[in-house]
Amino acid sequence: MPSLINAPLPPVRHYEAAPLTKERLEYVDLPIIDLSSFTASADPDVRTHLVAQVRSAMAEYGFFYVLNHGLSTAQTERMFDIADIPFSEVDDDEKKKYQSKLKETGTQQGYKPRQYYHIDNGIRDQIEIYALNHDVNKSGHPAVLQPLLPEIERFAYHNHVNVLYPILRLLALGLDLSEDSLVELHKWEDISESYVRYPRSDEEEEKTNNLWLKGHTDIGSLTFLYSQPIAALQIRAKDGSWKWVKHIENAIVVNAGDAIEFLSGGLYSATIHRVVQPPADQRAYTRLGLFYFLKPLSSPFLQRTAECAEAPTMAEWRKGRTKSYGNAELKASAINLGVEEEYLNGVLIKHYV
Ligand SMILES: O=C(O)CCC(=O)C(=O)O
Ligand SMILES: [Fe+2]
Repeated sequence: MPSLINAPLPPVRHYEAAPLTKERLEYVDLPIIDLSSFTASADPDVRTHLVAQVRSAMAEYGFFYVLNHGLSTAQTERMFDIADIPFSEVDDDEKKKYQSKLKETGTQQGYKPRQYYHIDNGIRDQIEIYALNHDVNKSGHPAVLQPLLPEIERFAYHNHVNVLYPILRLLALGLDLSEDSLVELHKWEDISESYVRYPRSDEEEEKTNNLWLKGHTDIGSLTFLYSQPIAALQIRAKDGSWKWVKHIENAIVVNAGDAIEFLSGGLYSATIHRVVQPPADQRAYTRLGLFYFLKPLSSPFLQRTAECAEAPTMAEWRKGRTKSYGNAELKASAINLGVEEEYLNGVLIKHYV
């Protein structure tokens, strides 16, 4: 697969990122992993240190930053420019044509329209998503994206092989497994990336207590959120308080999901995170996300045993969660205030408001 810099790139309109907030927010102090120092020939002490750093980041937060991931700031900025195109340069008719069939198929490809998820008090979301499978030919795309598909595919491949694989090796070593055991569960298969944005009205903000996306864990193993300047993402600390995730230029925020929790027998726990209204000085800007979601597919991921006969495979879990997300009937938890619950394949899923 050629590198991102080789080919002459088609011109794209620049997406202007928002300035940083001047408000003092309570940020979480997440560990920063320098991925370039994890090479096969690296000093064994450096490798051991990185393994320990990632293991403690996963145990404590399930969130960490990755720096030196192989894309320059300019290359990452261009991917944000491309991410903006499905929203700002495609009209509503064409968007409808490529609407995703979340409920029918449990897969994400195409546009998730706004108002598809229920948030709170009868208010639905304002999140628009455009999701692609890494095999960009698996579904159709708006005309304006066609010339950019090879570049999008190279970006996905880079994320998969140059960013995901070293992280999975670090995670496997941290579990005392062989170095490639988690890589083998993440073949270059049914992986998607998505582009997201979140605009909303004042009345809706009030009715949902400024909550844009309820506290949740992600479905897959890891999610890469390319850091962007609009503060809105928060993680739930062990004491139940919510802390803001700070923007770091050209960093990837790595987030642990359900699948890595299951695969690691709970040693790496899925992180509860949510999205809220940004601080006042950033509200006039459109928040654009550039995400890469990883889902292990190649093997049954929860073993069916006598004790847990209904344990789902990864594919069943992913499809079930995607279908029900934002639309399942949730019951208030009998024990925990602010927690809503649903069961899927016999597994309790919690949502945090
Ligand atoms: O918008 C963000 O920063 C995070 C979104 C998110 O948590 C998700 O799409 O699962
Ligand atoms: Fe998430």
